Amino acid sequence: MIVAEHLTKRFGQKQAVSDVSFTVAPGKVTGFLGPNGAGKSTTMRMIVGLDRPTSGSVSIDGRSYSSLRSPLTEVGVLLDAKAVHTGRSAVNHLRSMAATHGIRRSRVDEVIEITGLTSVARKRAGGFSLGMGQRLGIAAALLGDPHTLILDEPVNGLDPEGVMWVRRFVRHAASEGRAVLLSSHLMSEMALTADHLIILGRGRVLADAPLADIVEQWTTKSVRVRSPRAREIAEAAASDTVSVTSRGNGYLDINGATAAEIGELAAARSLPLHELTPTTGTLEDAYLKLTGDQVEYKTKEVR
Ligand SMILES: Nc1ncnc2c1ncn2[C@@H]1O[C@H](COP(=O)(O)OP(=O)(O)OP(=O)(O)O)[C@@H](O)[C@H]1O
Repeated sequence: MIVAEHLTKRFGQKQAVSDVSFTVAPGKVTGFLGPNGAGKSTTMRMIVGLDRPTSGSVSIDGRSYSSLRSPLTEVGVLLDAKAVHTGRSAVNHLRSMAATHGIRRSRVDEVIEITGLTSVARKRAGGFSLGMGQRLGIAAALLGDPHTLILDEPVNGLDPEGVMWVRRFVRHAASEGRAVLLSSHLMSEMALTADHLIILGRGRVLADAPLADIVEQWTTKSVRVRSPRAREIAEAAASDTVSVTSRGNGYLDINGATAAEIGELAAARSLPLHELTPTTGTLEDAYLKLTGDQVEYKTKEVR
């Protein structure tokens, strides 16, 4: 479990992280989101003692990272997949890490197999593609079979098979009771992977809630209706609080009424329904709404 309390980090005049508090609970995948420059990496670096907080504190299972006797066996970290000794083979890189912690050599072979690196294990890590480097970084994080995992953009550069593997792997790790903190800019992937989300914007916590609650709260629900008598349904449903948008071909999107209400309204008028589907927005919709005015590096709209 990771507990951050009032974490603050300034770099000169730049306030990178401001009074950030959160808990990363065991048994869950906690997604860490935010626009570029929001402070995610700085927060992760403070968790593992690579940056010292200007004020506030953070602990892993009740202790600061620097006081952990055997960090690899307590917390697995993937922060920068390129941070390997480029002249060493993957297996030697992992063996040298294992040796510092008295981790048995057979565990190195295990993590190489788990991460699918067997065929390149004896190749120089410096020649690895981004995706292979990510797999090696994940292998290193797993080496000590830690109870907490911190993975910064682990799917960056992975092919679809690798992305799916990371998803299954982190879900499995959480199901075994591990605490997993995962950052990614891929919203669709995060929606499939995370249970809980912490969203940062300009160094502050914008949201800290279950994923489903965030999507529910920050997107509009609507009901997709299809009927050969769509116009009559639209006229019957529209009111001060219910808006109806016609999509053509008998399709309507109705906001402000439930599927049950629309179904009953249609039944009462003997209007046939060929489709009645409640829809919610996506995590991407919710995220863009939540972070809309927190984006530091605004892009120009493409026309
Ligand atoms: N060593 C540093 N010196 C000065 N400013 C820094 C330093 N590290 C980070 N910053 C600044 O702090 C802010 C937060 O950066 P951070 O890398 O933590 O954001 P992030 O959320 O991880 O962004 P990204 O999604 O782009 O990786 C940014 O404005 C960044 O420029």
